[in-house]
Amino acid sequence: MDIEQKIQALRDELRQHNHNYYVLDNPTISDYEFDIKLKELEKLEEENPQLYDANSPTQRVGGGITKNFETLVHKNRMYSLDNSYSKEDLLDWEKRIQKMLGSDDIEYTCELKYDGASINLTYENGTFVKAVTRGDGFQGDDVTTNIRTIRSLPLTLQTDFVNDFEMRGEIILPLDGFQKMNEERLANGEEAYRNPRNTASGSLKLQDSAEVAKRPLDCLLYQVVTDERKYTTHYDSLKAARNAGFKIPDTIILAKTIDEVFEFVNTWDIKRHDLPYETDGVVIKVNNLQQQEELGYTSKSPRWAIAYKFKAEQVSTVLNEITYQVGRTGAITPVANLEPVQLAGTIVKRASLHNADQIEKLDIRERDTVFVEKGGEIIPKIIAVDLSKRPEDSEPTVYATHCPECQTELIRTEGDAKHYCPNTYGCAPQITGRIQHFISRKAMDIDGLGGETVDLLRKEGLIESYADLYDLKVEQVIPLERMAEKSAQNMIDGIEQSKQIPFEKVLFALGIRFVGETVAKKLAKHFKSMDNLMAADFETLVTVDEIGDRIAESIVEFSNDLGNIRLVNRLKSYGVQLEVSAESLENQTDKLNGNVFVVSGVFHQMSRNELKKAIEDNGGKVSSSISKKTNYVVAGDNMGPSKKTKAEDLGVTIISEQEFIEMIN
Ligand SMILES: NC(=O)c1ccc[n+]([C@@H]2O[C@H](COP(=O)([O-])OP(=O)(O)OC[C@H]3O[C@@H](n4cnc5c(N)ncnc54)[C@H](O)[C@@H]3O)[C@@H](O)[C@H]2O)c1
Ligand SMILES: [Zn+2]
Repeated sequence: MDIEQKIQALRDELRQHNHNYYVLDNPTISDYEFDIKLKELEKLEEENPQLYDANSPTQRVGGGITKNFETLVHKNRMYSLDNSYSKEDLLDWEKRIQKMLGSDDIEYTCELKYDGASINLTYENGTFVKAVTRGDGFQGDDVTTNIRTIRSLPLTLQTDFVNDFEMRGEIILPLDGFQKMNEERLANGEEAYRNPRNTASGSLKLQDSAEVAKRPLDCLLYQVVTDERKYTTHYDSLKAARNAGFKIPDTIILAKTIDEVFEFVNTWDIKRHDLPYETDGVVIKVNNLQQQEELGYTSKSPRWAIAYKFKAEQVSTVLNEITYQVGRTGAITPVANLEPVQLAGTIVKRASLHNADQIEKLDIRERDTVFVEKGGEIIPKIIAVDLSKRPEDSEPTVYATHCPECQTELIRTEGDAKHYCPNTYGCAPQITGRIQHFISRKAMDIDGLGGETVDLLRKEGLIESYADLYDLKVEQVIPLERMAEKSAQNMIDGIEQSKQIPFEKVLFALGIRFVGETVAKKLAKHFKSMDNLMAADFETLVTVDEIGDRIAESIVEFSNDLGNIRLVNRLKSYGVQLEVSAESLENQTDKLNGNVFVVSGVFHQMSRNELKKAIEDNGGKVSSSISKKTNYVVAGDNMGPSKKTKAEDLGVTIISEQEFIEMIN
């Protein structure tokens, strides 16, 4: 991978994590790991300024907007915060701002960093008007109705404050409320929520505000934004806001020196465990609003503030047993079953052990006392073993040799960290997992059929593969547990409708190892049909753009398997889309073949995504940063000035949206 590809790959990966975190409220890596990757990208971009991209995750607030709410544009942009993990970082920050202000007469405020979801509240004439999530910083979701259910939020102000202003704050879920919600869920046989932050953020996006009202959400405020010059310091404006009825934690202090800031950090690093809600750090701000204005903002965060993040929490507990989980591809994941322990506000019972190497590297054994860490992550990690507490008769862990579900001997191929159960068509979790993947939203998107029902159908012997779904009859389904005529009919209808799902999604749904959503799209576009794809040999496959050895090998293996050939033929006979439809072929041309496009700015006749799709449909390639390889920049309104200069410097042709449309028509 060259440096450009590396940067691109990191950007793509981080974008996906942002989406998981902010839009789906379902992160798949820990915050710590996320921050390390972000720092890595920052460093690479700094070393390679020619690859600058205003859309990089380093330059943008990570949040997103959902389709479920009206999108509203923020009157004043909402920023993120610069992060620091050490006192040196704070000293550097102090030096930087002293230099910029040309003064060392700076006073700071120290606040706790409340861990929830950011919100912007608009007040006009002292009355609450609307509440919008941070979104991408420019625009967010209008969640006013949901926010109105939070009782501590003043809807009208008692005392004289400012007339028109925005109040910024964090929607949080206090720990005891979170625990209660989880007790109820467990009692109802539902899965527990993972952590307060994601639950708070997810609650805001519920469609039914009566449901939101049942949740013990709270709102802690930390900034007044107004054009009225009534207060000269951040501290005074917050104090006045508190008098006006806003919930502003009284943990905030004024610090005259950075040493006083350190003291605050040290105190709260310990005392935070006594708070009724979660905090993940301290936010230090320049107190004087005039100085704040002088310092201004970077593309992502204010220069006048910085967050100091507390170190991840650690506890020690006993590892009772190592068990093994089987995924849909047959991959085995070892799991540590722990003596339940309280960690960062939740009770932890399990930790992931990743793979055999990890167990060996840390020499993790059953009955060991282990250190478990959780930095806002979902599944905590074992980071070390407390050897002083190892039982005398302890024996090194012998990794599983056979599948815990079907007792088949496990295999491990050279260079792969994971063990696999090769019993693809006879191992229950693999069969269920494959079908669950097949019906999932991004694949065949089958309404009326859920993961648990798939498991039930398999156990009842009604399905063994995804092709079997298409043979199901309403009469077979009705007798099942918790099924009624209506739900059975919905399910069969949903399966019928999935026959309209376009080929690229079907290809993804098949669950070929290493063929994710993007790869499936590429392959569908290139080969146009499943027959062509399955007829392609390794050499042909690797000539396709971005298809490497590993993917090619996996496809060849899939295509040569008799069972798969039968499955695909059955799907074809049911009418599932196994080729690109004539309609979408019609919109595809080679007009832009070999040309690389960069799209920048805001467009009028088509959305950015439509534009990108049009480029790809006509044989062009879309790249996110301008380089020597770029042929055209399609410029909309507000194209970034640095992009423009760069395009001009490199002699890249800049065209308008209209010119682009003419190009393809
Ligand atoms: N695990 C993942 O996949 C994943 C993905 C994306 C982001 N993240 C995590 O999210 C964080 C980045 O998110 P971010 O951009 O929202 O930044 P951030 O949460 O680190 O800091 C900015 C936010 O802090 C909040 N805040 C709380 N108390 C505050 C106070 N007293 N004053 C001012 N602001 C206060 C504000 O809402 C503000 O928007 C990182 O910790 C990152 O690790 C994780
Ligand atoms: Zn198995």
